[in-house]
Amino acid sequence: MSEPIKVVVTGAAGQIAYSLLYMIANGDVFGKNQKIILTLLDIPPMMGVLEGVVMELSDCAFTLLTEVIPTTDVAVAFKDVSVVFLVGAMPRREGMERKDLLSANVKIFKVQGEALNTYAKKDVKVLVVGNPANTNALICSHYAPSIPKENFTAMTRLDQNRACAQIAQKVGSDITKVKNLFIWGNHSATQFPDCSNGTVDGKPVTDLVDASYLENEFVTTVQKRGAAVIAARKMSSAMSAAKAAADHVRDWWIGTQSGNYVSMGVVTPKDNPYNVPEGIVFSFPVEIKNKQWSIVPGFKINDFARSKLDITTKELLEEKEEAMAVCNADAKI
Ligand SMILES: NC(=O)c1ccc[n+]([C@@H]2O[C@H](COP(=O)([O-])OP(=O)(O)OC[C@H]3O[C@@H](n4cnc5c(N)ncnc54)[C@H](O)[C@@H]3O)[C@@H](O)[C@H]2O)c1
Ligand SMILES: O=C(O)C[C@H](O)C(=O)O
Repeated sequence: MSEPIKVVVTGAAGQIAYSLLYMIANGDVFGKNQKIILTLLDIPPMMGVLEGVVMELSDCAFTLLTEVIPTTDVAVAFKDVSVVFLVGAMPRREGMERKDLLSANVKIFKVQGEALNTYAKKDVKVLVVGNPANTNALICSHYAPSIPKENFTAMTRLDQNRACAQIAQKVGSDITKVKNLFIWGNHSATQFPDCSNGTVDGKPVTDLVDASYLENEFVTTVQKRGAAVIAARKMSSAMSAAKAAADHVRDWWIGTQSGNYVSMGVVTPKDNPYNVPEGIVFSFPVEIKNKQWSIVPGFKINDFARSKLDITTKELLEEKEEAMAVCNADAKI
């Protein structure tokens, strides 16, 4: 058994956390030999609900949980933390785009970035789930300059899982045989779910499914899946979001298998292999070794794909500008 690690989940009294906490405490993320100190951050009005969540965690009798700490204080939450799931933020309602949440939610990520900068371990790993996830991750990293930018990531794994499920259903395959479908860009309706490098049981997806479906219905179904769930449930996705968060951090912690890449929103480095502008959080195919991700170079980007990458890049640059304006205006008050 390894020494316990401190893991924080924010928005711990909310919907996504309710599924995610089970997976973390059950060993589905960090493995069955990793003890965990689980810290649950939420806001004061939610402390009653959080008390119930703490009771249920206790009643699950998880063998890996050494301690559960509910708190409203970022200093308590982030002190010496190793892994953070930043879930706590307002979800969108029917008819909204995720970027409509920007002005309300981005301030949360500014405050939490500052707190991580002060209290967290310098090798902390941060996954941002709260929307708009890419730009919130960028802001969080911006306000935590003492922590490497590589340690901040945004979740596009739910979109990747959705894409794999759509293709598995389309070709009638077991989902485990679907590999290397990637999400490029923003976790928004401009994202580009890309099958051009994907395979099913080793065969190219492009040989199995007609191009018109892959360029049209498939793309829009994945882009709009979050809205479709909201229209049906009247609440945003939670179980599938929690599963994707668990998948994202498990792969970051344990590593990806050779030749089997995953999508992650990362702060774009200068000179990245796909010529995306530096300094936005953009989803790329990555591989992970020794808890470090790297963008996988060499995937083909045809004219159709490039036009999609340009659209999502433009949106991310606009979001960045708006988010910085909100944070700067906030600083002047
Ligand atoms: N990236 C993705 O793929 C993805 C998928 C699903 C949902 N989301 C987003 O995740 C977020 C959470 O969704 P949910 O369904 O769990 O919402 P929810 O409303 O059920 O829960 C959010 C929780 O966050 C808490 N919270 C608010 N401000 C906080 C703060 N400053 N610090 C700590 N906690 C705070 C709230 O009190 C609440 O308990 C939303 O923004 C949603 O849009 C992202
Ligand atoms: O769509 C939403 O607002 C929630 C989430 O981002 C999703 O993709 O399901």
